[in-house]
Amino acid sequence: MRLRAFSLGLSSPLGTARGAIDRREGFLVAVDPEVDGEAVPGPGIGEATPLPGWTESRSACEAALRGVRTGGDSDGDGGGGGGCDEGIPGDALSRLDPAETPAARHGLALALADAAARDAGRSLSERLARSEGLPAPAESVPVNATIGDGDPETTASAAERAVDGGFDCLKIKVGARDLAADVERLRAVRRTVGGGVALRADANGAWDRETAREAVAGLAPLDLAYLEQPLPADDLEGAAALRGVGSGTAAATVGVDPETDADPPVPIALDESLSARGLDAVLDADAADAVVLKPMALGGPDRAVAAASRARAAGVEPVVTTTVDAVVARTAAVHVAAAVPDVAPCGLATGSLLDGDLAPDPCPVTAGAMAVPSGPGLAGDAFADLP
Ligand SMILES: O=C(O)CCC(=O)c1ccccc1C(=O)O
Ligand SMILES: [Mg+2]
Repeated sequence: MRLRAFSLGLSSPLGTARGAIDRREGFLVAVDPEVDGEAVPGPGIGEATPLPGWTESRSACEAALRGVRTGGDSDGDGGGGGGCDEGIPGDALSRLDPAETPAARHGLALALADAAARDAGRSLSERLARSEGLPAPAESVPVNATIGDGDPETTASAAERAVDGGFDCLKIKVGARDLAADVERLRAVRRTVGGGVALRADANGAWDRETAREAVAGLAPLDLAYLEQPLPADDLEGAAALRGVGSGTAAATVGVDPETDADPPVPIALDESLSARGLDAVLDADAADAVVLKPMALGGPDRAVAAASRARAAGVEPVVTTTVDAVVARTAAVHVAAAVPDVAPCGLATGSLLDGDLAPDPCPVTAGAMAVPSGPGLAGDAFADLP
């Protein structure tokens, strides 16, 4: 297994309620596994791009990956000179705990799955769908545009640009300024794009319960597709209580006449709650209408597809997103989304946020959808020169 560190800047910082994301640092993982004693046409490529809040730290990620390579001794010298090593133990993947070091597990799981898919002559999405007992994967997946914090004019013009570029679903970061300002921003967006565009808002856990209720009251008239992570990650009970709250119900708590202002409830999506409490707790608490599945935060593409199936079975809509990853993990997330039958628009169009990348993007975005590479593996030879 080989590791290569990378660091990529965003062309402009993505403003969120938890601060701006301006750089993404991680590791490419390359494996040359043998299948039945024969080297497969490889290598398999993976990516581990940690993001604290969703995953382990960069240093914990690196230590975990190096620990696998040296057989569990993460304090070792990194094994093999020049970052090269003969191989990895057969149980390597099971040594990476998806809850403790999800990004490290994602990196290795993806590299192994890419190699295995190549060996079978299949695309990654075909392999993922088969192993989950799902039908043949889609050839393209619908995606949302991702719009950071900004003043109302900046937000509305970013929304207009996205719609001009073919997106019909926009996800807008909120919670970085006071609620009245956010409501004004989303009103400006709705005015600008009209009624035919789906709007999502992502508060990244910014609000307390009272503010979240006011937010639902203020946002319900704007017909949001969903409000993502309005409350802190741990607060599943609060999220469950917020579901089904229409502006009429919420208005009663904020002094508006519920009779004259009764819009349908704003659906609630949870993201950080999955990292904090796990998918099962989220489903058991009836806390979400939709769940945001980040393969990097769930510990790998395999685990993300399995999570999507569990969510669906519980009547909760899965949405697949990146953690603003480099091209390898982004492409893997596109394959994950393709394996989910009739997936809702996903947060995968994040390549344009970066000011450079590790390789050309094999998944062009056209008319609000991303093409799924036909394989073999992640994208044929697209990443052959990377490791
Ligand atoms: O969902 C999207 O549109 C893009 C992904 C995204 O918003 C994101 C990217 C990095 C870290 C956190 C988040 C998030 O969904 O909160
Ligand atoms: Mg989110």
